[in-house]
Amino acid sequence: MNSLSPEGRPFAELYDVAMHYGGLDGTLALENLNMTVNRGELVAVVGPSGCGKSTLMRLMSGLWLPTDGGVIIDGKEVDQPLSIVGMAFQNPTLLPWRTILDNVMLPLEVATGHRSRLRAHKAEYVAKAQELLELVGLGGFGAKLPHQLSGGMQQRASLCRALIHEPALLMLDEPFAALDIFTREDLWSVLQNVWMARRPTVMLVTHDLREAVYLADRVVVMSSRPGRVIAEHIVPFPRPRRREDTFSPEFNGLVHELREAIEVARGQHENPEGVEHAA
Ligand SMILES: Nc1ncnc2c1ncn2[C@@H]1O[C@H](COP(=O)(O)OP(=O)(O)OP(=O)(O)O)[C@@H](O)[C@H]1O
Repeated sequence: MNSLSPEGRPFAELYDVAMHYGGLDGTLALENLNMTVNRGELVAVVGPSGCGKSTLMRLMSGLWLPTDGGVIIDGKEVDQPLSIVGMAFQNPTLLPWRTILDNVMLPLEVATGHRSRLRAHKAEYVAKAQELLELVGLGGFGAKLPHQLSGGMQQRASLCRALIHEPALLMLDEPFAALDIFTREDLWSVLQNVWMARRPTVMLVTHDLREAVYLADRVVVMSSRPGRVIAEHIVPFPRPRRREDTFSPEFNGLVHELREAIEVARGQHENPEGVEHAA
């Protein structure tokens, strides 16, 4: 069950957000974007290419600040990069000269809050990294270098690196897009397991509507640029979801509905005010 923060507010709130790149005369990536995310919820964001999904992730991480409106995470207005965020992208970007274990530990060396604790309690943190590697099926691979692992295994390691500092918010920007369909589906299950075991709040950007429905509690559909939320679909299927579930008529019906919502998004100018809420 998702929960509101102790004050009864959602974990993340974006209100009337606008984002221009290159000054107010530059590219308007987002406009009038409003969205809330509950603590522990797994939200997928889908929409036409270039609609501002990655921009939304940057604003929620504090990497960029909106040019209008605001972003509140865990009760605080975001005005700088957040330390409570873990991130993974399409490319695993592991450092080639560091072992898998040392790559996973990297955020602890970078985050100021963790650096001194890491020095004092190294064995504890190594055990934590190994536990995460086990959780994603990479137990025993900690001493390998990235090039000794397949792309899917590297992406598993990158997921561990995103989780090592126990982020309250996990931002995943097309994390499985570069993988073949079998590996991708394996990693859906890995991510679902990690999320069920640790329950971070997750924002998942994806172009893969089956992935969105398999993983998310709720799928948010964005309009084409300037991006804003035009539809939200609750995913009602019980967990843990399994690969077989993706063949059910209900699953495919929802995938189809999302596809149609994106078609609407692509033609948003014909329907500028329409915000649809569907369960
Ligand atoms: N750093 C930047 N400087 C200028 N314009 C940018 C920058 N980053 C993104 N944009 C523009 O903002 C708009 C939204 O980009 P963004 O990458 O957020 O979209 P997206 O939905 O993630 O795209 P895709 O689905 O293709 O990955 C695009 O028109 C893009 O060209």
